Amino acid sequence: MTPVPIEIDGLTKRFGDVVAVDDVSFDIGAGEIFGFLGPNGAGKSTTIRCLLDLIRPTSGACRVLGLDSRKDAVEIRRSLGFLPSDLAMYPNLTGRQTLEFLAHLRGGVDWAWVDELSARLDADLTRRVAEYSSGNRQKVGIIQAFMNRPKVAVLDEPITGLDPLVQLEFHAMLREHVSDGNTVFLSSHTLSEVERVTDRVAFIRRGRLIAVESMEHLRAKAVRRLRLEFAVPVPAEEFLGIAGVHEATADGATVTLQYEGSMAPLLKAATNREVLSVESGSIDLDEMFLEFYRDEAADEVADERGVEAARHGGV
Ligand SMILES: Nc1ncnc2c1ncn2[C@@H]1O[C@H](COP(=O)(O)OP(=O)(O)OP(=O)(O)O)[C@@H](O)[C@H]1O
Repeated sequence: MTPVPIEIDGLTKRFGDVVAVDDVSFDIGAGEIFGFLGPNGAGKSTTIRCLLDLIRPTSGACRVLGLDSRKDAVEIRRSLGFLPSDLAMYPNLTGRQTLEFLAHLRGGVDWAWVDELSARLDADLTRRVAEYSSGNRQKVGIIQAFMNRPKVAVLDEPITGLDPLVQLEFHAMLREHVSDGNTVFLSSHTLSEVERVTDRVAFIRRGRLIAVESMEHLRAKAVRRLRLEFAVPVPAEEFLGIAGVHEATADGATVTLQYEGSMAPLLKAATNREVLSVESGSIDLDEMFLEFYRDEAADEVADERGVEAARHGGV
């Protein structure tokens, strides 16, 4: 049986009185881009540091490709690519020299592949690191994470400093990478990135796992907006009984609706009348994200649900 690429098993990490990570468990499968989402200080970097054996857990275990993070750290490194949130680089080396240095530590890499990565990210490897913009620094960080074609890539806030076009290219690269059966574990506090690129996402807050959900499931659950313009005024109440409709308001001949799930019953009802235009709002995951983090009272309920789901490998 192929080993599970990443397993976090009852991980707890305390720094004195601070419980940075509190009994967190989840698995990430082969071919997945998995997002790890949470606000500042939630425990994302601490989890990643334990996974990479940069710090020792207080209790629990992490495994990469079936190998124990603590006991088999050296072997794990061969199959792993890592982009830390604060990659240390020698200021006097150029980008290329930095990559050569890191390639040497890894026992050599395929330079044609490194050149391809660098061209795709439009990275300037000729200048000294000291002269780099934060974006170019990040590009070198990404290239070094992928230079050994890792089976498992762990990326801490990868799009920081990248402009939107480079972000698009980078996300395309991630998709290609997992299409070969590799795995990407990506931590972020930006919902839009996680929404764009990940297959599943774990939500963490104050060290505790709130939920692990597939993006498909989140999208299906997300509330969407629909604006219908009719030839004549239509009462909003006509739409309130339809499956999935939460809210309906009318302004003259325009009806605005909030709904979840399939749009079909709603459209069927609407087309009984003369519809002049239909405008569908983007999926409102932002609201969902805020709800995960806003409501202190929901904490305990969500914990029970989320941790249970995580233990069973998500939804
Ligand atoms: N070395 C340390 N000593 C003491 N406390 C720490 C240490 N590292 C992290 N913490 C604390 O642990 C908690 C989790 O921090 P962590 O860096 O894992 O969060 P994060 O989710 O990665 O946040 P960010 O998005 O800001 O990077 C925070 O309260 C942080 O202050």
